[in-house]
Amino acid sequence: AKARHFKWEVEYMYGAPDCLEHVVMGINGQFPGPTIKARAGDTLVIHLTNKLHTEGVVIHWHGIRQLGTPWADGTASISQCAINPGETFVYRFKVDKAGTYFYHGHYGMQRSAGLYGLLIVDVEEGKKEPFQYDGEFNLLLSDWWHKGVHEQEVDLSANPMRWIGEPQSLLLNGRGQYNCSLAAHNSKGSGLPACKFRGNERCAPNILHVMPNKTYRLRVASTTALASLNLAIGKHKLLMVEADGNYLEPFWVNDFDIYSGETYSVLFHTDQQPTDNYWISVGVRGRKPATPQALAILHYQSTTASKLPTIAPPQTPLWNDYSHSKSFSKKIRARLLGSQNPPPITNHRRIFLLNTQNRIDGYTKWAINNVSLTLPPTPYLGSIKHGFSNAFDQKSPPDSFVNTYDITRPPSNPNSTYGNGVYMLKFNTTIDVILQNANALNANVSEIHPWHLHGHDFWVLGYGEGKFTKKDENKFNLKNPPLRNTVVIFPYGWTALRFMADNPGVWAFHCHIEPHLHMGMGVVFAEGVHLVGKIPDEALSCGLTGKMLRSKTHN
Ligand SMILES: O=C1O[C@H]([C@@H](O)CO)C(O)=C1O
Repeated sequence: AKARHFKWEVEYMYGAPDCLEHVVMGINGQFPGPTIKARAGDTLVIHLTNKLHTEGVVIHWHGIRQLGTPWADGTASISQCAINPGETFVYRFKVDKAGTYFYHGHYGMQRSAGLYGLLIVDVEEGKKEPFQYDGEFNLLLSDWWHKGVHEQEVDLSANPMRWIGEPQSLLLNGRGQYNCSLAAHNSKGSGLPACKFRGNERCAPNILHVMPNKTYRLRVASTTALASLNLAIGKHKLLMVEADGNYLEPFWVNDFDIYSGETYSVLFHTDQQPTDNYWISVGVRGRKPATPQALAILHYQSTTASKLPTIAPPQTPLWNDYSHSKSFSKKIRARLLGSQNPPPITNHRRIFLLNTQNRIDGYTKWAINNVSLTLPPTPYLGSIKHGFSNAFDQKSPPDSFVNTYDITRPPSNPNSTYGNGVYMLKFNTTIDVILQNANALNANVSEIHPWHLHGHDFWVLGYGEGKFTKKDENKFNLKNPPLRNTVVIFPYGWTALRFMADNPGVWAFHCHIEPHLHMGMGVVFAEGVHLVGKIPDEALSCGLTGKMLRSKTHN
């Protein structure tokens, strides 16, 4: 194991993610940010300098549990103070588990602005993956709007709320094509003219160069702001082997859904006609699409890369074909080897979280058990550790909602309240969460929400339709449920998960859809904060903890 050092500068710069020039957030002049490659057990040391001039910044290492380093989780107002313009914060943490991860901004809507990149952790030197492959590729999926994020943020916060709408483009490794179609020659009806690329453009398509009759690993991560996606490779079947840094009981699919915050590894064999090339296509699921598919080329090296595939790109399943999505989700099982164990068979506490769209004084919000999250000026980690009881609501948010609540209809009383209370979890206890979906403000609308937990992996015990009832427990998978850090709730359904509150710190748990989090769709968990070691002063430099640091009595 070794320490890997990085010096990063975050700045706004010009890019052309989908061929149209636009301001993007870059790291060291790159968009997306640099791909970090490490080995399990390594320590990453990232010196992050904020070159934004007028706003703070933080970076969250998505999927890394931050065992013993909760101040390095990179969540503004939760684990640290935002880094001020011109200042540098050092993220130092261990990547303890091999897998496919990514990193992204976690302040305001900076992820939507393009602050993201991949974090790939290989197995330790000398160790082997439980599957074999001859080469590997990475695809980082994102969605892109032509309206800047600051305007998007003001739109969402306005009264009445102005919804951001569907993305203009989908990006693969930061590249998409707006106003032209790569596959114009073989897909009828898109109506867009054919793209003309020489290959050196900033938005030129991704080409994956493969040899015939080999096995490749494709790592896929989704950092979309909104879109749920589906990926397929023309003519090639995909073997699902890893999700969110945990091994899966392998299973074959023709295509798979991936929600924001999730990662997967798939294997595929290059066993098709080697004189052709093939499309990799990514399209929108779960919301009525208004965005063309993103395409990349799988190039067999026995032919030329500039030869466009003769077979049309795989069609994304219909956006509202939820049975396709559910059948995929329910096939996901843990591969029980190494560190992956089945869950404890009982829980100490069960928290029900009702997801509703609400209103507060005319503003449109999302609320959890009728509380819409607003973050406090003093980050929780420091305020809890140092006992500032006036830093946030001391009353715990509710563990459940009224059992007469009708999830099939818009809320009968849509009025909600703001809150910033914390679920205090008893250290080393087993926590169940039942995420309960419901109808939004408009009749007959219930949307997908991918929930992401910081600081932990959780077991996904099951999914169901309608309102969760006690007897649904009988259907829980306690044998080999997958370990994940992100899981979806389907429209009008519930999802059950279980985790051990065994990582001292304060951890966000929230919908990974950027505008939904912005509108309050999240909660905060804390456990064992008294066991947290010395928090670096740089993480405490704002709010009440900042005042504490400036006072002489501090030691
Ligand atoms: O939060 C959201 O707001 C809109 C819609 O519900 C109101 O315009 C939408 O689709 C969301 O996901």
